[in-house]
Amino acid sequence: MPSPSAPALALHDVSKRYGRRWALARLTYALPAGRSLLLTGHNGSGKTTLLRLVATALSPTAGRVEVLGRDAVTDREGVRRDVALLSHASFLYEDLTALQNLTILARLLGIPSPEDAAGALLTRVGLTRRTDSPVRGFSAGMRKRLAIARLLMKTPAIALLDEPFGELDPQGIRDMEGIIAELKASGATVVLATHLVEQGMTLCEERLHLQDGRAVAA
Ligand SMILES: Nc1ncnc2c1ncn2[C@@H]1O[C@H](COP(=O)(O)OP(=O)(O)OP(=O)(O)O)[C@@H](O)[C@H]1O
Repeated sequence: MPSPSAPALALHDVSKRYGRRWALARLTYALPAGRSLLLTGHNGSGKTTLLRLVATALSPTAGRVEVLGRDAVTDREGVRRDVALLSHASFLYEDLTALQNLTILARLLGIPSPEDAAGALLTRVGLTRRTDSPVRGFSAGMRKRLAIARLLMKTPAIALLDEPFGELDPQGIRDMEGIIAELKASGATVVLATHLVEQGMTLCEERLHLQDGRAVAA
């Protein structure tokens, strides 16, 4: 069971190695419940690796990752119910329309009136005009908008956002800021990895800066 008093996220001496390269090295950190985290660092500093560990897409080489008090390795299914990852890979059905992609997800999640829920979310992310277009023809920014709609459909307790502003136009960036603020207002914890530090600082109360897989002062 998730523990109400547990930190949203706790990293206990976490390391991750790919082959001979250490992407994360002995990282210890706790994100208090109710706070959101800005994750910064240069290219290759380990941000995506950390988000994927929390999302249970990867397992640590050493150490322990806990999400709301649950171990991300031994209670993978439990953690997966609580987290959703917005990542570079968007997991979309290319031949289906935006509406069909979201409707399928709504059905899988057991959401009532799946097509209505999908339509409402497409409006929220500014994709109304492309509702019935196959995803195959979508631009990178449109894919990003559809990917955030997928995440919102899941209403996760913890939203892991890997470069959510990437590929978005200025209006898209403002829309994404609004969506992140709404996610937080609805009680979700946000972990935001971005190079847009200014935007991130206005949205998050905590900051973790990585350098070569280690936490350092920003
Ligand atoms: N699948 C993989 N196989 C081998 N090495 C990897 C793999 N994924 C990441 N790495 C390495 O791990 C280190 C951390 O990468 P990671 O993608 O976590 O960094 P990042 O901070 O998210 O970078 P960016 O800002 O460019 O997205 C890098 O040295 C990278 O080359």
